[in-house]
Amino acid sequence: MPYKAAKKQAQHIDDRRRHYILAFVSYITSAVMFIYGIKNLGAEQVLLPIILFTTAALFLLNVFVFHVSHNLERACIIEAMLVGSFVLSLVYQGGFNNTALYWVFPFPAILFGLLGVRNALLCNALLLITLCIMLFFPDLIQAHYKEAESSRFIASLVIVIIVCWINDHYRERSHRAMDLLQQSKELQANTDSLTQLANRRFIDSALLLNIQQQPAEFLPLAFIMCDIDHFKKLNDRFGHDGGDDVLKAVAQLFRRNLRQQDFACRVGGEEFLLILPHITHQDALSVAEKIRTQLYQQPMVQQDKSYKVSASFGVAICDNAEQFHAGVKLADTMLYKAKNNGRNQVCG
Ligand SMILES: Nc1nc2c(ncn2[C@@H]2O[C@H](COP(=O)(O)OP(=O)(O)OP(=O)(O)O)[C@@H](O)[C@H]2O)c(=O)[nH]1
Repeated sequence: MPYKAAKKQAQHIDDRRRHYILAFVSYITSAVMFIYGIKNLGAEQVLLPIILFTTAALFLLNVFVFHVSHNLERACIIEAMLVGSFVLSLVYQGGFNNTALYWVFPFPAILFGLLGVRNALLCNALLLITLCIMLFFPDLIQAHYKEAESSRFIASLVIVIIVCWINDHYRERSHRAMDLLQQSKELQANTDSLTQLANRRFIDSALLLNIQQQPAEFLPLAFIMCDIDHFKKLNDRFGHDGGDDVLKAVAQLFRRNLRQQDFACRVGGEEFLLILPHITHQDALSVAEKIRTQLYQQPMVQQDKSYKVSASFGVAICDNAEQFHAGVKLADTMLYKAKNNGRNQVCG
């Protein structure tokens, strides 16, 4: 699978994970809150059912807005703020039979699930500081917690936050490592190992797809098909390794003469295809002529012997993505014309 498609799929799976956490926290928690709210109706604690019903209604409203707008990022931030305010108001009030502190423990994991490592760590730190202030300055809150209970609660909450942080930090790192691996595999699959130029697979998959998706970025483009002349004789004279050196030198010559937006690909043994976006036919012919002259004038040295290498070139222009293959074929036809006319020349 091409890298971009794999990355998109991985992002889609990660969004699904956050979507499920959002739905779980909204639906299940609001159902639990409604049940506890009804149970506490009429009890002397007036504040508790108000907190429970209000938070449950806001959870449901948030998830409803998400289903309409599909804005996952915004829904997760609002959800985290709702969970945070709920937890703090519950700790302030004390909850049913003073059990509010138990409801704080799922909070760090929910935050990491909704916000990602950095933001979740920041929010958890803020929560911890606020809870410390509330618990160690009991005059500020309505509920009464035992001192030993408060200190053990803070200690165990710190442990939960650290474990969640380690877990999510390494999960994100392993995802990044897999992403890099996929990227380098894609690069390898699209690169010719001898010359380090792009290969035919790159043209057929990545480049053509990009041209079809964003034609204005590329068109009109020129194809320059290039084939080294009498390469078989070079191989026979200097051996396969000598021939390889010539291929590498030619690749280097392309790199020196092409612009950053141009593509040089090795499409066969001693055959290359140069793809030049946003260029006129006349300019493409000039580029081919410049490379041809430089190659012929640059002496190659092999086994202390200096010799000349020449190549033939065929040029064609492509105005729309549908003409891509026809354009490559025309450049190939022009190349054979150059070969038939005596080699070491440009036709187009
Ligand atoms: N050294 C080397 N040679 C290769 C490689 N791939 C293909 N070849 C050789 O390239 C030669 C191509 O020969 P031909 O197709 O007859 O072309 P040519 O000798 O260049 O003749 P014209 O193209 O007509 O000028 C063959 O001998 C192949 O073995 C490679 O990676 N390295």
